[in-house]
Amino acid sequence: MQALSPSSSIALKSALPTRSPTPTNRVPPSQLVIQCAYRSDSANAAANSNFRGVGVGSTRADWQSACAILASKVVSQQKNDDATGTNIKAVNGHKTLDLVPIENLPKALTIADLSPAPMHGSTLRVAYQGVPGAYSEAAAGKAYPNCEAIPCDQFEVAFQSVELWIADRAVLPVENSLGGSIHRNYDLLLRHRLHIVGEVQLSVNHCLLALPGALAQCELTLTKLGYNVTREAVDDTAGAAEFVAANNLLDTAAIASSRAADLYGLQILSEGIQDDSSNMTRFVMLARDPIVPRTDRPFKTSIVFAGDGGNEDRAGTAVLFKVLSAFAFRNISLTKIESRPHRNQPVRVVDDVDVGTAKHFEYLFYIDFEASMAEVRAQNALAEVQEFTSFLRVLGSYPMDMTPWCPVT
Ligand SMILES: O=C(O)C(=O)C[C@]1(C(=O)O)C=C[C@@H](O)C=C1
Repeated sequence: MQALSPSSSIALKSALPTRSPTPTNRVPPSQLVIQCAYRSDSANAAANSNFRGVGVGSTRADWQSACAILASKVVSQQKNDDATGTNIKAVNGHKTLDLVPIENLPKALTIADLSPAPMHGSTLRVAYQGVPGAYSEAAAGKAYPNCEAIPCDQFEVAFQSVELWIADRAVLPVENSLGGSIHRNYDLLLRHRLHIVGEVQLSVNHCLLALPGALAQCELTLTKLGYNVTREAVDDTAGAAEFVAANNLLDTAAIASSRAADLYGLQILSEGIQDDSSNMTRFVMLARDPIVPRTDRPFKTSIVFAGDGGNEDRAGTAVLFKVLSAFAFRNISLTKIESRPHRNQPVRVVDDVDVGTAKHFEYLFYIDFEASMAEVRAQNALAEVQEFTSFLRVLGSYPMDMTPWCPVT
């Protein structure tokens, strides 16, 4: 995550918490450090009450070591599993998940294949980045109301936990109405082989949180907050709140959810502090297997493609124009287009007889369009897109989030 991206938390001392903030980084007494964790809204709070989070109440140190365990176990468990074909164990040191290997036998599709049940029991385990109280945890609860939410210290770990059967799904923020795309997750979608099986949109209502009593000590500074705070970006909002509480930082506030205030014993100094009351984050749900696309409800499909730097017909803006027209001619609406630098093929050298050579950046393009892969028009559009591109991957075809929009009041 990057500073000021929707995935960052802010420290207002003007500084918000960093991923591993150091208590020694205290600000001068004249400044207020606000370790910020964001938001609270009743809809999300309600969603949260329906599912079980993991690790609430543990200290940040415990949580960090638990996440470290998760990250390292991912590797060792993979080795064990390769050797025995059974039993991946333990997330956060105190949960065990017995996994049953998938049989490689063909089977008839049933309605259940549209949303496969977990193989290990009835509770769906959903990985998210952050700690309890994070918006991603709320998104997991909205997407899967009775799930068990599993905190992960990095997005990468959330991906791996699904790949290694520690979790059944991952829920990842991909874009925010104010901050734009969360590029890290677009890159990870490409590097991993998980499938998008759904999307969920969440109102994000940030709160300014501090320890009880901090308000009385910082009133003047708070009044001038807009000009007098140091901002510090962190990896997740709830982690910032937890850090303020765990380190008893009276000169620090956090931007986070109201749920984070409850979980970590902080006071809400101010609610709804996001720049726009309709602040909204879109999350995608990932699974090991794709769902079967349907036509009886609105579907969205996400793809990523690259032009071909070595081929004039498949390069540069021409390819983008042709791809867009493949959708436009079929009346397929695009809801999103994003370009990312092409890591494997970063530049294209172009010869110009008069000017010499020039280097152009090469890009990967991510597109979301409003159609199901079960529709012939979508299949035809992609067949055409394939002709113009050197690389094309369908990231997922999944039901659109059609829940009515309830802006925070
Ligand atoms: O920090 C959190 O609470 C998160 O869930 C992460 C995240 C993000 O990365 O975009 C999710 C939603 C909000 O927009 C802010 C932060």
